[in-house]
Amino acid sequence: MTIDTLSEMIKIKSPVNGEELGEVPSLSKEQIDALIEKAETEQKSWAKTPVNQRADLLYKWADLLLQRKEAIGDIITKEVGKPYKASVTEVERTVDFIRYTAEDGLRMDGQLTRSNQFPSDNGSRISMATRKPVGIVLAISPFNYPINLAAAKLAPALVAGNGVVFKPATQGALTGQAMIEALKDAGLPDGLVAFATGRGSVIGDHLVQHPAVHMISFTGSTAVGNDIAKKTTMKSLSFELGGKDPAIVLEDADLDLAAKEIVSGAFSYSGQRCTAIKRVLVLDSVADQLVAKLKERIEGLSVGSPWDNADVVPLIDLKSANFVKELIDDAVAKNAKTVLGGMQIENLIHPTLLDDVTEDMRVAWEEPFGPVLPVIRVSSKEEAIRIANKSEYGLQASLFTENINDAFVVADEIEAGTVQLNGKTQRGPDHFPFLGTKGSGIGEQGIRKSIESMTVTKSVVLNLHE
Ligand SMILES: NC(=O)C1=CN([C@@H]2O[C@H](COP(=O)(O)OP(=O)(O)OC[C@H]3O[C@@H](n4cnc5c(N)ncnc54)[C@H](OP(=O)(O)O)[C@@H]3O)[C@@H](O)[C@H]2O)C=CC1
Ligand SMILES: O=C(O)[C@H](O)COP(=O)(O)O
Repeated sequence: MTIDTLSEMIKIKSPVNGEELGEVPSLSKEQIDALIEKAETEQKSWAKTPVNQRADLLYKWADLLLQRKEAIGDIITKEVGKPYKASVTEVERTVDFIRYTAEDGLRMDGQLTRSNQFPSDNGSRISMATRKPVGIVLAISPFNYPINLAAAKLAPALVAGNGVVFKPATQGALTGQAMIEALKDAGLPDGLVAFATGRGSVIGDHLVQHPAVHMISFTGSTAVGNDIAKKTTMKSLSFELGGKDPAIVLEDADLDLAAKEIVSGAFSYSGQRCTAIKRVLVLDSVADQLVAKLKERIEGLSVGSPWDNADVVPLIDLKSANFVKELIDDAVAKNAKTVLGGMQIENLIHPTLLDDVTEDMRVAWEEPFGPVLPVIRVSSKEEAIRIANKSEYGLQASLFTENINDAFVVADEIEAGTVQLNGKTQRGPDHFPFLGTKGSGIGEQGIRKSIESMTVTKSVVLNLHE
C-alpha cells in the first residue's frame, strides 16, 4: 500500500488484554503536506513571539497535564501496559520536564565575542551571536515513554520558537493525542504542531525526507535510526537509540547494593527501557555470591497486571515477546544456565536470569527490550572493559566498586555516554546530559542540550570604523 492511497484508521489495542482502545488516522501524503505547510506558516509568527510568552504556554501546558495526570496515566497503562503508578509518575516527570524547559528557555542567551581575542586583531569588530529556532522540528517518539519522550522533544522545540511535526509511536498515539489536547487547551497557536499519525513504516520516509523539516529528533531503535540517517540529507539529527548497558561488578563491590540496583535497573517496566541494564559483567571471585543475591531479589518481583502495579508485565506485543524468547532459547541451547524464569505465556515473559552466558550467545550482544538478564563471568576488570566495549551500543554503563581509583579508571575506559558509579543506569534527572555513543545515538539531550540542538547561532557583526 502506498501512502497516497491511505485514508483508513488504525485501531489501537491493549497489549494486556487485546481490548480495542480507540483509533487514529493513518494520514495520507496530502494530509501530512497540508499540516506541515500550516506549521511552517505558524512558525514564522511563533518565532517572533517573545520567549516569555512561549514559556507561558509551556507553564500552562504543564499545569493542565498535572490536573489530568490520572486520566492520562490511565491511557498510558491501557495503551502500553505500563504499571499504573509508573504511568502517573511519567506524567508528573513530564510536568517537571516542561517547567524546567520553560525556565531554561528563558535563560538561553547569546554570546558576545570581540575580534581582538584573536591574534593580531585590532579589536574593531564585535560578534553578537543569538540563538534562532531551526524552523520545523520533526519529533518521532517510541512507545515506552509515550508522553515523556514526546514532550521531551516538543517542549524544547516550542520554547525555542520552532514549529513541530509530531509523529508518535503508533502504540502510544492515544497518549500523544491526550498530550496534544492539553497543549491546545493551554493556548497552542492553531496549526503550529502538526500531529502526524500513521505507521512509521508507511509515513516515515515521507516525513524524514520532507523538505520543510530542518531537524529530526528521534528516539527509537537503532535499526530505524540507521534507516532514517541513510534517507535524509541536510537536516540536523538528534538520535537516542538502543542500548546494551552493562553492569560491571568488581571484586570489592557492595554486592547487596549491586544486586538491588541491577534488579531494579534490569526489570522495571519489564526491561522495556533503553537504559535498562541488559547484561552483567561480574568478576569470577564474586560471581556466585552476586548470582545468589540477584536470584533472591528477582524471586521477589511480582508478575502480572499493570493495574496491580506488577513489576513484570506483558510486553508491548507478541512479536517482541517471541524475540526475547528466541534470545533465551539460543543462550540455553549454547549451555547458558537458566537460574530463574525462561517461561513465555503469550506476550508475558517471566523474569529470567541466565548465568554462564558466553560471547557466542546472541543475548550477550542483542538488545532484548524484555525481562531477561544475562550474567557473563569475567576474570579481570580488563576483560570486563573489553566485553563492555565490544558492543555495537554505547548508551550507559553501571560500575560497582568501593575503590574510588578503579571507579574513575574503569569509567574512563568505558565507551558510553554515561557511566553510573554504584547506581543503576538511568536517564534522569532530565537536565543531566543524556547521549549515546556508537550505535546508541547522535547528538546530546538533557534539557539545555535539547534546546541548543533545536536552535542555530545567528551572528550579527558590528564593524567599527575610526
Ligand atoms: N536511547 C533512548 O533514549 C531510547 C531508545 N529507545 C529504543 O527504542 C526501541 C523501542 O522503541 P520502539 O517504539 O519499538 O522503536 P521503533 O524504532 O520501532 O519506533 C520508534 C518510532 O519510530 C517510528 N518509525 C518506525 N519506522 C520508521 C521509519 N521507517 N521512519 C520513521 N519513523 C519510523 C515508530 O512509528 P510506529 O510506532 O508507527 O512504528 C515510532 O514512532 C528500543 O530499541 C529502545 O532501546 C527507546 C527509548 C529511549
Ligand atoms: O526510553 C527510555 O528507555 C528512557 O529514555 C530511559 O529513561 P529512564 O532511564 O528514566 O527510564
